[in-house]
Amino acid sequence: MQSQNFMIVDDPLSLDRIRGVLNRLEDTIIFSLIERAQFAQNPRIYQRGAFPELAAVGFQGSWLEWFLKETETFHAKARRYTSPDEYPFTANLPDPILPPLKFPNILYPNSVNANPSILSFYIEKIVPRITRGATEALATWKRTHGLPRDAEAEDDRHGNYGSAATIDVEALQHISKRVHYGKFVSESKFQEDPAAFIPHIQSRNRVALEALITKPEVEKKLLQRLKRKAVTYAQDIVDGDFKREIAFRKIDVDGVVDLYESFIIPLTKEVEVDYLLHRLSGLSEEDIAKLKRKNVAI
Ligand SMILES: C=C(O[C@@H]1C=C(C(=O)O)C=C[C@H]1O)C(=O)O
Repeated sequence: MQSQNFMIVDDPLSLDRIRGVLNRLEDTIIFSLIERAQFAQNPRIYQRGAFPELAAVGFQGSWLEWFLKETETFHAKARRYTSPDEYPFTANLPDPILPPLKFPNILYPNSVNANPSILSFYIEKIVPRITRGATEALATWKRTHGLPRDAEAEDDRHGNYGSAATIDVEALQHISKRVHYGKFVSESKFQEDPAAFIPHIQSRNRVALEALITKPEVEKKLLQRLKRKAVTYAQDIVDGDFKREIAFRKIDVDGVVDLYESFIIPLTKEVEVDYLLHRLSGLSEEDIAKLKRKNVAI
């Protein structure tokens, strides 16, 4: 259950190593969105009170919130959330039945958790975009190939409440891990040049902190790479060659790029800034002065 990213490595705060993890998470996120796009939006699973069966067992949340609670309750008992790169969506989870693993103290103690924003954006923006794209692409492909619109088959994509919610939980966990990796990025940048950050942390200047952590060239390269990945992963390999039926893409490629550009990157930066704003809490003026001189890692 524990993330392999935290096995002892030579330099856990190497920005290149951290960016390598973010790169790999792009693949994981794209494939989970391709899986989700195989089903209809099924808005009912996100509406609280839409399933009387849940109320009958005393649960007041939505179908998806129930899946999150049940899944994360089990994972918490297996000590998933003792790992510094795992953040639950459900509050008041049980304690682990195993003793926590000993992780290196890489992050400064903090309670930054962006999952409520991740959940609402995923439900309101991501799922409608990627499922609508797949439905329209399928209908267009059938029309251009003179095939009858098989509403029955398309409706089969509806009503798969368990399958859709299972994939939603996985997609949300991957997006949450990616966004909260911003804490490691921030700690790495802070330790590289504490004096640059400290005055803006002390004056609570979010704008200045965001300008310090933002790397436009990294973002630009990421979005270009992401588009190439989404185009490639969205095609079928037929008889040893990529099927280039553009209309039959398994995922809305522009939707994936837009998801990163409009949400995942901005929220990662928000986590980076929120983490930095907590970075000096509890430190004495003397400790902060030592940090500025960069002769200690506190
Ligand atoms: C994650 C980093 O920090 C910022 C956020 C990025 C992102 O979310 O992809 C990319 C570059 C930076 O603007 C980084 O520097 O790698």
